Amino acid sequence: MDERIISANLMMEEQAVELSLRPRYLNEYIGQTKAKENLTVYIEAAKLRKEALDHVLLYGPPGLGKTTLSNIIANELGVNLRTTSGPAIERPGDLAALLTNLQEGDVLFIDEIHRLHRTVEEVLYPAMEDFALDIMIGKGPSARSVRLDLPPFTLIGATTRAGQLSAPLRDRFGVVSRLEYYNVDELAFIVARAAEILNVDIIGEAAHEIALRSRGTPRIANRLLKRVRDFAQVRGDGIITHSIANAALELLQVDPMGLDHIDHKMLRAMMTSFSGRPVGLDTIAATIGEESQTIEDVYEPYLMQIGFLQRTPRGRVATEGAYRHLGIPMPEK
Ligand SMILES: Nc1ncnc2c1ncn2[C@@H]1O[C@H](COP(=O)(O)OP(=O)(O)OP(=O)(O)O)[C@@H](O)[C@H]1O
Ligand SMILES: [Mg+2]
Repeated sequence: MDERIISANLMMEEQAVELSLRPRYLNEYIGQTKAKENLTVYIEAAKLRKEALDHVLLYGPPGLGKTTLSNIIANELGVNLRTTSGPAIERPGDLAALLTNLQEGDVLFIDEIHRLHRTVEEVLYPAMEDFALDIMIGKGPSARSVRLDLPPFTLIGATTRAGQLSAPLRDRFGVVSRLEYYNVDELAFIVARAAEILNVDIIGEAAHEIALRSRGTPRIANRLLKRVRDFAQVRGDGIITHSIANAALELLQVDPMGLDHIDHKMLRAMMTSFSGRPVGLDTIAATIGEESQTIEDVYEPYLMQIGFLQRTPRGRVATEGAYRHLGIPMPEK
């Protein structure tokens, strides 16, 4: 499995730690002020009316806290959470089984909801809209459709690619929240909080340094913290000082902007192999030997966020800031 430090994939051994670092209530959930404010109101209102919360769609790049927020919503509502994912639901019957097992007010969390099979998705429409399940009984000319009532429930869908959701599905979510990259102060807070849970001492400047290099992403901040902690224990006296953090991050090949060797490879290829001309995603992917999807989901959004990459109708181009960061002269126009 992928061991790159900025990879947003989870490694098995890390899952237990990740769980302990996961905030459980809204007041522990740092940042995302807009999403949090809205949700607080909707959750409160649903509780007052003793109704199920409206269906919620959470979207944004990996590791920003979609799964965490879904768990929090269920906790705040005081209901059960059932978790599944788009590709895991193979047949309409699988989804029907999940839905009929829900209790009133429960949350059904479907991760990677953009990967639902079309036939499964169709079962979801009446379920979301009318809390009903249409099932076919019998075959051939005598077949008929029977409607089953479901308890009112809340569907929370999460996706890194809202654009891939079909319009009928997207329209059935009453609450749509886009999660944003975190700022450095928020990330430094997340690092400090995680250090406390992991029982390691960290100096303020060191937390800030890790935050700077975390690409606006809490999962990366937590992962960097754990690697830096190892370094502090082996090379130092266990305390994460600023110089320990800097040395460890250098060793991890995470540069001061949080870019790793893949980002560098990608930008360099665009600047030198293609001399700054617009390049298509697949061409970049093939040139540096990465998957297009990884580039599109993980690398590109952050490079665009910090203004290092632009998407033009003719392809991707590196910006002046990116040339400056890499110390490569910009080609003449
Ligand atoms: N707002 C937050 N405050 C504190 N920690 C957070 C916050 N959001 C996320 N985290 C931390 O980051 C980790 C990753 O978050 P999470 O798994 O929810 O991301 P995700 O958006 O579901 O990612 P993916 O798209 O890969 O499924 C969490 O385990 C948690 O420790
Ligand atoms: Mg998730």
